[in-house]
Amino acid sequence: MVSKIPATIITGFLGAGKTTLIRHMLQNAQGRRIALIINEFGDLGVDGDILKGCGDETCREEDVMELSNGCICCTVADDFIPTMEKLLAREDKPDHIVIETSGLALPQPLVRAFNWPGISTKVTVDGVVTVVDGKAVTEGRFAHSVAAVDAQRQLDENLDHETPLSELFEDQIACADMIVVNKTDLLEEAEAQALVNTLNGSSRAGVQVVTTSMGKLPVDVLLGQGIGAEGDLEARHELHHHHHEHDDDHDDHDHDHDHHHDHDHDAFESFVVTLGEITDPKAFSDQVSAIIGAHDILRLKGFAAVSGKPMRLTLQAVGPRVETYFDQPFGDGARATRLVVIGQAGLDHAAIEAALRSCAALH
Ligand SMILES: Nc1nc2c(ncn2[C@@H]2O[C@H](COP(=O)(O)OP(=O)(O)OP(=O)(O)O)[C@@H](O)[C@H]2O)c(=O)[nH]1
Repeated sequence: MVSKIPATIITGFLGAGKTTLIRHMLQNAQGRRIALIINEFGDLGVDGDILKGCGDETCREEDVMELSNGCICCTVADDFIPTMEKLLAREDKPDHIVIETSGLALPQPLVRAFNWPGISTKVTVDGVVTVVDGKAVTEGRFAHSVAAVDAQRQLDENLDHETPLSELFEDQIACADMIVVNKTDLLEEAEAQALVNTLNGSSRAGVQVVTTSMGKLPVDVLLGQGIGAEGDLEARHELHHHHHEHDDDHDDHDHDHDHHHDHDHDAFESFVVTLGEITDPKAFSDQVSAIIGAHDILRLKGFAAVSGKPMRLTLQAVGPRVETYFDQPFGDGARATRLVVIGQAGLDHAAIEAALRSCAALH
């Protein structure tokens, strides 16, 4: 019997720290050959670029496959399955496959894909790891807390749906085999503990909740869970279903289709802004932070060209928190600043682009 290749699914909301965690994993892979499948929301392959750029022998460029035709959970058949088949057809098979979903993906449809003929005989879901931005959740920035939403719903019978953000969060938690509370460096110990308790209370029995910062978890903790999540799909919906007990619209549908159908990517949007060189990274990123606040941008990331610097500046913003670092020299392409802006639908493209443009012109 040929043993199945284990695949770990890394999910979690925009900017939670999935790429950071994967990067740490690759740098500490202890000889394991890991193939990556990366799916990103927005038309700029920042995560793939960061991971390919890590220069480690364990992450060779051909081991990083990017799915760019939309969110993985909605393009499973067209995009994910063919990519997986290609990967499985290789002579030189990986020891482990790691899949990073987009921050807006529901993990359930992806787990289900592992039951497809041709896939199910060769790969198994080793575990679903859900990365949580401890700071953002504690601040209630994107998700009202699950408890608060429930309380609200009990007060108001008409409130039959959650925000797209909190719904995603719940689904990602419901599907997890392990929950990683990340960014504890930005939390008080008591805050981290409170969040762990909440998550323990709202996840399935037996799900491990661990805390970390910069995704620095031992590889043996993350990989080799041996769960076989594709055989256990029903359990991964229960939690969400409970939360919808009062919601008549949801009751009669098949769970799986229900979720798939409900998942409305139109609730979010993204666009790319291309700018010239900037001169002052600090002033630029301070200004970007103000623009993010003014326009309710959820996530902004990309690469900036800085006058006189051969290296490209990686710019990463999650909510108002902007991080920059010089990463690697620009490739053959033109030196330009390219940023992807992600938010809930209704972003004012024109105003945001104008603001970023004048900010780049100034700094
Ligand atoms: N302070 C702090 N920052 C972190 C931590 N983990 C990640 N970050 C930062 O958070 C930002 C987003 O991290 P990523 O790893 O790109 O997050 P992601 O989940 O891959 O993001 P998307 O793919 O856009 O959904 C980056 O600026 C990281 O450096 C952490 O533990 N503490």
